[in-house]
Amino acid sequence: MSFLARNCSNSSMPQYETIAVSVHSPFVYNVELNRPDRLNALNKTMWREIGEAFQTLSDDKECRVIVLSASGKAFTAGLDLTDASLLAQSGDEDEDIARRCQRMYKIIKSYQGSFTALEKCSKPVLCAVHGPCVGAGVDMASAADIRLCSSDAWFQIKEVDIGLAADVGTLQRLPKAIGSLSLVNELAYTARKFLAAEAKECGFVNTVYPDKESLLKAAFEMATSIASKSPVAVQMTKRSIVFSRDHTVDESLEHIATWNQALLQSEDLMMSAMAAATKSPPPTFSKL
Ligand SMILES: CC/C=C\C=C\CC(=O)SCCNC(=O)CCNC(=O)[C@H](O)C(C)(C)COP(=O)(O)OP(=O)(O)OC[C@H]1O[C@@H](n2cnc3c(N)ncnc32)[C@H](O)[C@@H]1OP(=O)(O)O
Repeated sequence: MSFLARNCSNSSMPQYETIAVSVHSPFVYNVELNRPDRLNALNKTMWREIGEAFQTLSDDKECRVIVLSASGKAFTAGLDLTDASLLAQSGDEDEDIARRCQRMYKIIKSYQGSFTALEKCSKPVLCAVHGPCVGAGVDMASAADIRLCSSDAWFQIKEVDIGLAADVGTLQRLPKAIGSLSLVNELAYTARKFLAAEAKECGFVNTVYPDKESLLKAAFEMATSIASKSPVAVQMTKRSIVFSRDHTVDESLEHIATWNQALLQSEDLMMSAMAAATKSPPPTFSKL
């Protein structure tokens, strides 16, 4: 890694086979897809480990923000097609269709859960995409809170090319992320690639950086800024943004009022108000 990262091998963080989780700096974590020789294609192990990692970090008081990036030349080539063919063959042809369907349903729900774990994670997730981001990669990026990319990034809702309807989040989240259902429809029906510039133009990514190095530098700078804020405030902000996306304005105002009747009494607000009143530097916030 080109940045000042410390691996978690000595911490209580679980060790993973297909992803690498490391601490970049205090409160800033990095989850890196780590099957570079397979272009970070998602096999069964990676699906499981992504879900587990984000669930674990959601409850980790040392973590306030997560940068999701990838090793090697691609962000991800999507579903591991060798695993997918295994999946299709794994059923006994003589087995009853209801039982085969139930097994497949459980796999789909479990894969959905792996990406929903990014959204359910109480900490903001910044997704830093370089190179190809194909199929399941778009589903995964769509579940992140903030997307950045390098100029060599490209995206593809590839599923129709392999006989699938995208089923792990793109069709549900992308329309809300970019605001044009017409464009989502075009991209999903044609499976055409869209490049970094178009991803920026349609609002899928915030900023395009010249290369992977500058992308990661910017992503960790943004993450460091977020980590310096009150974790009470940041985590409630994420909760409210995600809730508001899927509810009416009235419901969402009620939701934040209910939460903030407690959170407005937190020490973070008192300390911040005191610092502002006395023109002191921003306070250091306790772990949450
Ligand atoms: C329940 C279902 C849930 C989710 C469903 C998701 C659906 C999807 O994700 S659809 C998308 C599936 N992915 C693809 O169709 C992409 C296939 N790959 C490519 O098109 C290309 O690899 C590339 C991304 C355009 C990059 O091309 P290139 O730079 O020329 O690299 P390659 O030489 O092709 O690949 C290097 C190496 O990686 C292997 N590999 C690439 N993609 C996959 C993959 N998806 N699954 C497994 N392995 C993959 C490729 O075979 C090469 O291996 P070698 O052993 O070196 O030959």
